[in-house]
Amino acid sequence: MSMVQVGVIGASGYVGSELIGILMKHEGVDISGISSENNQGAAFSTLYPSFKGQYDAQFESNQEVISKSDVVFICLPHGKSENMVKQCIDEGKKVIDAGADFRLNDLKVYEDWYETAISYPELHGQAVYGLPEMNKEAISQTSLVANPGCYPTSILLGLYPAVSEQLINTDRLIIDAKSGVTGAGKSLSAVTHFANKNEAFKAYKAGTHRHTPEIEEKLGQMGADNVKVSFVPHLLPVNRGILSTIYADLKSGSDSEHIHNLYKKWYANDPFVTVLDYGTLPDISHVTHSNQCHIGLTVDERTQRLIIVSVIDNMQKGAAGQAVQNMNIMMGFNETEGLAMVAPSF
Ligand SMILES: NC(=O)C1=CN([C@@H]2O[C@H](COP(=O)(O)OP(=O)(O)OC[C@H]3O[C@@H](n4cnc5c(N)ncnc54)[C@H](OP(=O)(O)O)[C@@H]3O)[C@@H](O)[C@H]2O)C=CC1
Ligand SMILES: CC(=O)N[C@@H](CCC(=O)OP(=O)(O)O)C(=O)O
Repeated sequence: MSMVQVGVIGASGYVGSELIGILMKHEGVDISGISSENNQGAAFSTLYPSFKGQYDAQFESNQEVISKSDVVFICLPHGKSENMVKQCIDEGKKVIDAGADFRLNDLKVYEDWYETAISYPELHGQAVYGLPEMNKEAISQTSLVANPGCYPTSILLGLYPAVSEQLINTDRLIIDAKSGVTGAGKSLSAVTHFANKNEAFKAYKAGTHRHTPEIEEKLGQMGADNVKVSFVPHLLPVNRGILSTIYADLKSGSDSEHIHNLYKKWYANDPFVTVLDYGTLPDISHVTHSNQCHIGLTVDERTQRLIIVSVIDNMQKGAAGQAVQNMNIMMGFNETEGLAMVAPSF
């Protein structure tokens, strides 16, 4: 079989560089080109020295990369993808967008939360939300995938079985999530400055984070009605990993064994989701550098709440790993190709 030519737009950023590491191991693709705005002509391995001697290609322009590619990954800041996606689709390419521009079906909600006007509404109609465990069939048939946000990935996977089977009330969900600093991308800021982040831990954007409407819309598509979430993200002093704790009121009697069995069965055929033994709670370090999501469940009998704890690596299942998983489904590769990583034990 001939190799699929794959280009990465914005490969100089965190998600783009993580993608290169995965694509190098993928048996079915060649990396046709990588682009950057500010680093054209520089070698990838100058920016990311661990790749020296392994991947030394130079950054080119976006157009050069697009024209050499069958599949294009777009790893640009919010609001910059829409034009790029339009160009790629017009040129007959398949596209996976890591950013938020195409994630929401309700375009008015997108415009309000992101304070950005949409230029090509009809293009948004073609986009499939790239959570493979939810939308595999549609992903396999589209040319445009909107890769989910990192927090929503961990949260939606944690809630999918309970919401679809109507086990919980969804009108007052409480979600408390923590992320490592790579979630903020490579730009320097006071928040992620070492002296401010090391040995520090804080909440941010309580109730106002842009992932709130994404979580609510997709829970609605999973079968929840009247969804309202209070979502509070936190910034952890670690490089990578997300841990989301979800508190949901059970609709009727708590049969913890039934709930746990349902979760186990639900994800039995999904290679990247592991439901832990009942009452075992997950650890970020068990999924970092892998495309795995680990889910732990416990029923708080006193309060009649289901407590779900879900962990992922924000760079992998939260971004680049999930993007490759989506490409695999779109292109008919084995879903796990290039993604057989296990977190280092220590
Ligand atoms: N970090 C994470 O965990 C996650 C990120 N995402 C999303 O993925 C996208 C990328 O994120 P991330 O990698 O963290 O961000 P970074 O800020 O680390 O990287 C963005 C890159 O885009 C490049 N760029 C900007 N404008 C252009 C342009 N016009 N043409 C070509 N390249 C351009 C920059 O390259 P240069 O400076 O070299 O020009 C930069 O390296 C964002 O939309 C983000 O929200 C999604 C899930 C998780
Ligand atoms: C730690 C941190 O700053 N995280 C980012 C989320 C990164 C991500 O997945 O999201 P988008 O693609 O939607 O930007 C944030 O809170 O904005």
